Amino acid sequence: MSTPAPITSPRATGHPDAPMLDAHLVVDRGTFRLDLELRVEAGEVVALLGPNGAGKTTALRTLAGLEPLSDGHITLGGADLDRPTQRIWLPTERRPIGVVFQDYLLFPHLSAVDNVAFGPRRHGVDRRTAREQATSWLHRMGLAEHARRKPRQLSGGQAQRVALARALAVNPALLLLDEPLAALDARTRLDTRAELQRHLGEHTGATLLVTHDPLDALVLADRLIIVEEGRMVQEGDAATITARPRTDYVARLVGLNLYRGRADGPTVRVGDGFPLTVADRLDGDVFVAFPPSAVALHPSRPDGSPRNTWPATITGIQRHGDNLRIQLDGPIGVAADITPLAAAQLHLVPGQPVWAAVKATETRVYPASPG
Ligand SMILES: Nc1ncnc2c1ncn2[C@@H]1O[C@H](COP(=O)(O)OP(=O)(O)OP(=O)(O)O)[C@@H](O)[C@H]1O
Repeated sequence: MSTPAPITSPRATGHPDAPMLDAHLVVDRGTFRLDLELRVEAGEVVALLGPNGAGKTTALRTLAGLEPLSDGHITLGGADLDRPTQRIWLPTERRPIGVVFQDYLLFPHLSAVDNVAFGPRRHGVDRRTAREQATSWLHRMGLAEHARRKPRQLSGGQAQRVALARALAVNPALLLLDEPLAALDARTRLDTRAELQRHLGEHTGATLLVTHDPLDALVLADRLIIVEEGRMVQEGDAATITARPRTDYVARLVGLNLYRGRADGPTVRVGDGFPLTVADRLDGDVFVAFPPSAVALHPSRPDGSPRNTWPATITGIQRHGDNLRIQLDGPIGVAADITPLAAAQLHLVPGQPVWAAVKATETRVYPASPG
């Protein structure tokens, strides 16, 4: 395979309007196929979100050069790192990429400063300059006094910062973060997330973050890409995705009941034709969404108000913040949030029949075709 010259100035060969990262990641494993187009601008932070097995880690591994593409390309700053049709493949150590893995992967026998210096050293910087750069990065991370400690003498949050310093010390054109906060306890996670946000704000290269945690994605990323079964199913900023989820996974992520159906003015037929009365009038294929807090439960059929009511059976009860989240089966599956007091008054238990009600004004309707 031919290997292009190492990239020292990632933007040098690129078209001025091209994004920093322009990739079409195709990996064929027989039972699983990743087929994902990614464009990330310089200075932009994009989060890849998706259920287990969606292909997020595979995407990251191809970008890092730990796994080759079957097809497509990875172009960073205008230079190809991987393009199987032209037999172009740049090995990991020659890619201008910084990686932070979930479990940090710090070298246990090296001090913090030597761990960080490893990044620049790997990219050909001499020992002395690499150490100077590493010391300066540890200082920026607030870890100057821990420079000589070994990883086992660092807390989880400190080790995470060392790993981040090591990735950033090479001034990477692309920074890859794989669940960077997942191994931290809740308190450390909060602080480290805020700190990571600050460092990402200063990073001039592109950043791709893989996470299961919607909060990490919302706080850290400018844009979210939702991946399911190897493909992008939705993309946009947090507000757009939260307002208009397009799959069950995204709806659960943002905590909404979501149905696809056919609208005919104020009525949308969902599932097997169950009619939901909605406030927005649309025609054709639509999504209807409403939050679990909009679902009221009654021991018998509520009368009077012109709203959606249907008989349902309780299938599950879980704690959800200060409330209880009730899962219900019926003509449509639905989640309802109610207070523990209301649950006690209704004597709610799994298997019990109840009536569910949702006001038309609590629903949101939007076209099923993207746009
Ligand atoms: N080395 C491998 N060999 C064969 N199949 C693999 C390998 N690694 C992962 N897979 C499969 O490829 C698919 C994508 O896995 P991947 O780890 O990329 O998903 P993910 O979105 O990162 O999941 P998770 O959130 O659970 O980490 C899955 O079906 C997985 O079982």
